[in-house]
Amino acid sequence: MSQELLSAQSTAGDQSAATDIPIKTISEQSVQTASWKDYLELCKPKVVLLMLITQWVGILLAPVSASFMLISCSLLGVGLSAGAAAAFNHLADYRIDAKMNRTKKRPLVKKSLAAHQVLIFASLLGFTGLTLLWLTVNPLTSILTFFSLIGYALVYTLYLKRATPQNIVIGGLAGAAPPLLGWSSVTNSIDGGALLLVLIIFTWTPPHFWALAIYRKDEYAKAGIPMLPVTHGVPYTKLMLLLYTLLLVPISLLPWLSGMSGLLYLSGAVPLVMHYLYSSWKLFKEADPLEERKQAIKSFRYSIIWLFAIFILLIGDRML
Ligand code: HEM
Ligand SMILES: CC(C)=CCC/C(C)=C/CC/C(C)=C/COP(=O)(O)OP(=O)(O)O
Repeated sequence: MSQELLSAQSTAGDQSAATDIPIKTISEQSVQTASWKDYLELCKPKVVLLMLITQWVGILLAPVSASFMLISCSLLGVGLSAGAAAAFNHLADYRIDAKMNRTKKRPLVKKSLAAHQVLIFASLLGFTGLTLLWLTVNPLTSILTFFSLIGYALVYTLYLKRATPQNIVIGGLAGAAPPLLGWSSVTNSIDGGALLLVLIIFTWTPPHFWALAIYRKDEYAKAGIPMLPVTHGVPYTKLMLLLYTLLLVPISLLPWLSGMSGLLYLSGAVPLVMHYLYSSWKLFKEADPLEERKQAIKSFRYSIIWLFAIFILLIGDRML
């Protein structure tokens, strides 16, 4: 039986001491009792919840009104499929996850679940979600959701993440898809309004993720993942992050410019995006390494608040 010994060193910001984690091949693992919390963790629930909010906006802003039943089936179908994609990501990445402090307590790494359990769970979830969409929503939405699932679980996780520092720019399309999936659930078509909402999330993804990648640069380097700060350095990453945030200024105003949303949206979106720009500028200008890490994690946290607030504004604007 071959055993691979990986050294999980603590990084600058972590309290934990360096530990040696013996990693057995996944078939050799003795699995401890699994709880429902482990299965829930596989689905990346907080990420999927925010995606469902963006999907709901797609449903609300589509030019046709939808029944409660259709909305429920659409949200459930996409939610199950996104959860399945996240569980496949846990399965494909468990070796990488074992090397990083942020992810080393995940169910497959701490052996509370075995690979075959995750595979069965993810397959069941994905099959149920896609079938539900096909039968109760429409085949177009089911097919688009299938591509998003494959885009994240296979194209991003198995290929892009390990191959190029542009991984999250291209892979970001899968995560940006939910507003389109919501819109197509109602209209059975792919329209400009839906693509505009997708564009907001697509442009937001690089500053969202690169802020975290700057904060966790050493861990990504140790795990051998070619994230932008690892391959091109922190100053270049900060510049790219700033440029994408700058791009987000006109793009986040498009819902108002195109007449899709009104003054309520505009009055909230302007200060939100200007603050985001200020946060990225502050990170760009920061030269002290310790302060830079602090500003990077602040910027990452703000990115999540930003996207949530922008989509809540879109909902509020439509409902008033
Ligand atoms: C390729 C695209 C994306 C990448 C690479 C990415 C990366 C990440 C990573 C690595 C984390 C974990 C941070 C941690 O554990 O401390 C995270 C957290 C988060 N992401 Fe993203 N993300 C992407 C797209 C999205 C999208 C599209 C959404 C929502 C619409 C989203 C929402 C969130 C939320 C809510 C969290 C916080 C989760 C928590 O606190 O448990 N992300 N993201
Ligand atoms: C059907 C559909 C809408 C699919 C979308 C699926 C989905 C859950 C996308 C999330 C994007 C995300 C959190 C990427 C981070 O992966 P990572 O492997 O870089 O992060 P990690 O290290 O935290 O696992």
